[in-house]
Formats: sequence, C-alpha cells, structure tokens
Amino acid sequence: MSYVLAVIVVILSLVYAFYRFLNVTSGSDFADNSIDAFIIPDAGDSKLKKNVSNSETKYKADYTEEGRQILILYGTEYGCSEDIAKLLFDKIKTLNEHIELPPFQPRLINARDYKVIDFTREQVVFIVISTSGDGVPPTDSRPFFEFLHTNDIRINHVRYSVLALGDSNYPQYCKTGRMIDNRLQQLEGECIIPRHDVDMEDWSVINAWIHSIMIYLPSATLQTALDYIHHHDIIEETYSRTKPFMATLKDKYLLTIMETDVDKETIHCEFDISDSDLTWMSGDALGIYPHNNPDDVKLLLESMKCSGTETTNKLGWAYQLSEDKQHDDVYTLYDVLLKWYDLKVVKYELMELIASNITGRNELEYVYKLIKHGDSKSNCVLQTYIKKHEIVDVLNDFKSHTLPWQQILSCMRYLQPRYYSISSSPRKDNSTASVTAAVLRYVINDRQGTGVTTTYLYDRLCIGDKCPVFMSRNPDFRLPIDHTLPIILIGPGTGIAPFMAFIQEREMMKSSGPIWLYFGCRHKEKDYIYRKQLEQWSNNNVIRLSVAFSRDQEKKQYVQDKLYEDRIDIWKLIDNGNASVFVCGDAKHMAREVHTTLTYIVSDEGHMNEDAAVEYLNQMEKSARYQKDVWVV
Ligand SMILES: Cc1cc2nc3c(=O)[nH]c(=O)nc-3n(C[C@H](O)[C@H](O)[C@H](O)COP(=O)(O)O)c2cc1C
Repeated sequence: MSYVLAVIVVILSLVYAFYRFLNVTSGSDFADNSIDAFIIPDAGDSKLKKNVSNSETKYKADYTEEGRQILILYGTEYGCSEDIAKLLFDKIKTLNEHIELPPFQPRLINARDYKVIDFTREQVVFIVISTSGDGVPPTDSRPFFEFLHTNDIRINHVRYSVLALGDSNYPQYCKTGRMIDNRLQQLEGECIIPRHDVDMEDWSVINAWIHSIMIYLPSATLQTALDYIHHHDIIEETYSRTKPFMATLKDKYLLTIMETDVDKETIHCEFDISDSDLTWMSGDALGIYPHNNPDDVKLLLESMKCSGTETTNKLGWAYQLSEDKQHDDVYTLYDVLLKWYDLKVVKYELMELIASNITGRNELEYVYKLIKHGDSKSNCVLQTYIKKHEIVDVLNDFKSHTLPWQQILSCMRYLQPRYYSISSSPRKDNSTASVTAAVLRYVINDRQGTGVTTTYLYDRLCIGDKCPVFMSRNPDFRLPIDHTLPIILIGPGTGIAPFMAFIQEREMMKSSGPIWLYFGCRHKEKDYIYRKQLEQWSNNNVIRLSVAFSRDQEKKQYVQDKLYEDRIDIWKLIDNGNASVFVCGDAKHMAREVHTTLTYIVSDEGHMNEDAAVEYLNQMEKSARYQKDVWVV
C-alpha cells in the first residue's frame, strides 16, 4: 500500500514539475518571472539596498544616452493599470541583461501627462488602461482620451498594443481600452499584438500579453534615439494616491445602536486636512490607507514560521509620505506586514510557490488539485478556494512549507487604499472631510475576520492620530450646475454618505431646488443614521424626507416601495421639473430593484413601453450611479 502511495506521490511530483516547465517556458508563470522584481532585500545587503532606493525613482528616469525607446502609457483609477505598466517596464529592462545592442529604454507615462508625448517621435507604444464609472476612462485620463479622439494625430509609423482592464459585470466591459484600440487603428497605427481584455485582474491574461511583448521585442526593428521626455516637465499633484497626506482624525463616533451581534455598526469619521492643499467637490471620495489588524499580523507571522523581529529595509513600492525622508530605514517584518501588505488576497503565485516547496504527500495532492488548471478565472476549484481563504489559512493548510518569508512576501499584494464617499460639503467646512462607513466583522474558517479599513478607523485609529489620505475625483457624480433644479436622492444605509454632502452644499447655497431624499435602514431606533440632522432638514423644508424601515413591521419595506408609493409625484418631478435622480448604496440588489421601480414608474406614468422607459432613464440618469459608490472594505 505504502509503495503504491509513494509511486503516486512521485508521479504527482513529476506531473507538477512538467507542468511548471511548460508554464515557465511559455512565460506564463508570473511567480517565477516576477520574484526578482519584488523580493525585499535583507537590511544588511547594501547592493540590494541601493536597488530598493533606486526603485523609488527608476520609473522617472531621464535618459541621457541613446536607446531603443518604448513608450508605456497607462491610465488608472485605482492603481492596477499602473502596477501592470511598471511590471512591463521592469520586464523590458531585464531584456537588456541579455543583449549587446543599444539598450531598450522603456519610458513610463501616466496618460494624465500625455502632453509631454510627441507621437511623431514614438515607434512602439504599449497602452494599459482601465474603464471606470459607467464605461468611461479613468478620471485623469479623460483629457488624453478626448485628445486622441478629436485630433487626427499622425501615428501611421507607430506600432502599438493595448491592454484593456475592466470587469465583465459592467455593461460597458473594457470600453475605454476597446475605444482606444479602435481609434489607433483608425489613425492607421500598426497593432502588433491584439488587444487583450482583462476581466477583474485576471493575471493569466495580463501575463499572456506581457509574454507576447517579450517575444516580440528582441526581434523588432527599432531605431535608437535620445529621449525627449523629461520628468521635470511633468507637474505632480502635491498629494495623490501614491503620495498621500497624513490627515489627523479629528472626531469619530458610532451612528447606530448595537444591541445584538447582527445589528449594524456604522461610524462617522472626520479628518482634518487643513494643512494640505487638498480640495474636493461634493460627490468625491476619500482614499484611505489603513493598517492591518495586529491580531491578523500575529497569526500570519505564526503561519510564516517567523517572529516578526526579522528586519528589512523598506519595500520596492509603498505609498510615499512627503515627510517620510527615511526610505532606507530598517523595518521589522511585523511592521511591514502591518502597514504595507494585503493579508487577505491570495495570489496564484503563492499557490505555485507553495507547490514548489512542500513535500507532504497529502498537501502536494491537494495543492496540485487546486492549481492543475492554472490561474485562469475559469479554474473554479482554485477560485472557490481563494475566495474562502486568506493567506494565513493557505499557509496553515500547507503546514509542511519551509518557505523563507522574503519569498512569501514576494507573492503577496500591496495593501490597497479603500475609498469612501465624502459625507460633508467643502462649502460648509473645507478643512474637514467626513466619511461614513459600515464596520465589517465576519467569521472565516472558524476565526473572527474583520474589514481592514473600517475596523482600523473604529477600533484602532484614535482621535488625534494621523492617517494617509488622498482625494479620488468622481466627475460624473455631481449636483446639477443649475441649483434651482430638483434632485431625487436614493441612498439607503451608508449610501446616504455623498447625499449628506449634496444636501449640506445646497443648504449653504440657500438653493431653491427641491431635494427629495429616500433613505432606508432596518430599524428606526437602531440604524437610522444621521436621524437628527435629517429630521431637522425635513422640518426646515430643506428636504422632503421619506424613510423605509425594513424590519420594524411584519411586511418589509424598502426604498423602492417608497418610490412606488410616490410614483405620480416622482414622474411629475422628473418629467415636468427636469429632476436628476441619484442612487447610491452598498447592495447590488438594491440598485437593481430601484432601477426596476424607476423603469416601471416611467413606463406606466409616462405611457411608454418598457424599452422606451429604459432608454428614457438612460438619458435622464446621466449623473446617477448604480453600484458605483460601493467602496468595499
Ligand atoms: C466604480 C467603478 C466603475 C467601473 N466601471 C467599469 C465599467 O464600466 N466597465 C468595465 O469594464 N470595468 C469597470 N470597472 C472595473 C475596473 O475597470 C477594474 O476594476 C480595473 O481593474 C481597475 O483598474 P485600475 O485600478 O487601473 O483603475 C469599474 C470599477 C469601479 C470600482
């Protein structure tokens, strides 16, 4: 029996080794190809230390020697396209290690800074761009998109390829990348690698695209030239996603009453941004970089077989603090995990790394079962596993691992900022930005899980503490310029956050435009957040207020029921009053229900068939956002 098992293990190991060989030779093994780029050096190694400091500036290098230039242009809302563009940059640089010809000179440019580009001087352009909002380009890439579509720029000598990032749950899937690709074709650019559409950061697609570029470049004919792009020509914002401002938490309090475990825990936080030049408009969001839960860090350290006192100098990338001048400081592993790494998201590379390291038969069989169909989104076994496991769970599932912590880190994601609609208007107080957040606590694999940012804000960040923040623009979510026009705001739960800012704004402007607010929660006495303020506004005729309590009576009531009750008046306000409708909330089904109800109202009251009603709403709801204001912890 044991002989048979031993044979099975050997066969599995061989199959896996062969599988890895196939992947490495086909270049789709992201882990193997990327580890070097991300490995965190040990503090004592000065050569590596130098590399780390360089990595802060390497993407902004001005080239003073001739090279074979390649433009990498990215447009991003949340940073993913930028990370991919940087990875491509690093990969192209590695080609120089194997060639004697003039080096490749990749240049990395944010589409926001497109004006520094002279397309007549470019030869090869790789574009990585996401789609945002309701199928629109990332906010600060919009001028570039506009420029490209309104100017007949001469690019018939340019070779290009586009990587389009998106999410197939949205109707306008990868629209920005698709439109840019079409436009470049129209302008007679030569597409050298067909566009790849990336559904929800599907790394198998991203790797395939990068791999095609790596195959293409060595044999490509490229003239050498001296670079004309100078980074000092690019004006940077003082504070941004990559360079956040350290805001002071001025105040925080619970908005709900907690009597049982299932009761909602919603908080209000105020950040002092007075020493920054940060500005915002009602409808914008605040990006917040959290710290992880120290208990989670300790559990992870155990599963990594580390004490946490291991040291390293800073990461290849972390958000930069303007007052933080000590980039070469030594950090403990505990600190690094607390502040810069995502402890939850399991990357495929980690699974591969584990598979290459463990020896236990059962564990080997298990991991092979998970990864044998690769890292594609269609590998349901792996996807289901990843959804239900955080990194600590994975390491505990494969306890026989002997992985050095540096390698584990190299397969982890950086901690991403979380975005919250700002619930205060700058017209009222432009030095204080408020956010409203539902604290997330859940059970995963028999232990307590917590939402990183919401518990950071409520449990760990104290009043007076500082925390890195930045502004995230939301230009499609704005009050009508004409303040006399009516607005209908539908915002149950924390969906009310941006509407608090809208109402404050109109109140400050003493605007005459009617405001109808539809708010919903479970119980009048427990989670009717901002009740006092809302009722005061209602009593003072600033708003017309309608509240649905879903669990205070036998028959559940939701905002859509309230909309339906008011259907005749709503139709009049929309049709005769030219009202704008805004929807915001954190539940997908709510947005769907509201949309269905609005369609019904328009078709019934406006005497249209359903298709016409949907079309009418599409036209009318230009500024409405469904499910877009969901800033998941
Ligand atoms: C608010 C919001 C709106 C989005 N709208 C779309 C969309 O209309 N079409 C689409 O394909 N993807 C959409 N996405 C998905 C993003 O394109 C995807 O998450 C992408 O990986 C983000 O890349 P970035 O971090 O470079 O911006 C949306 C994502 C968010 C958060």
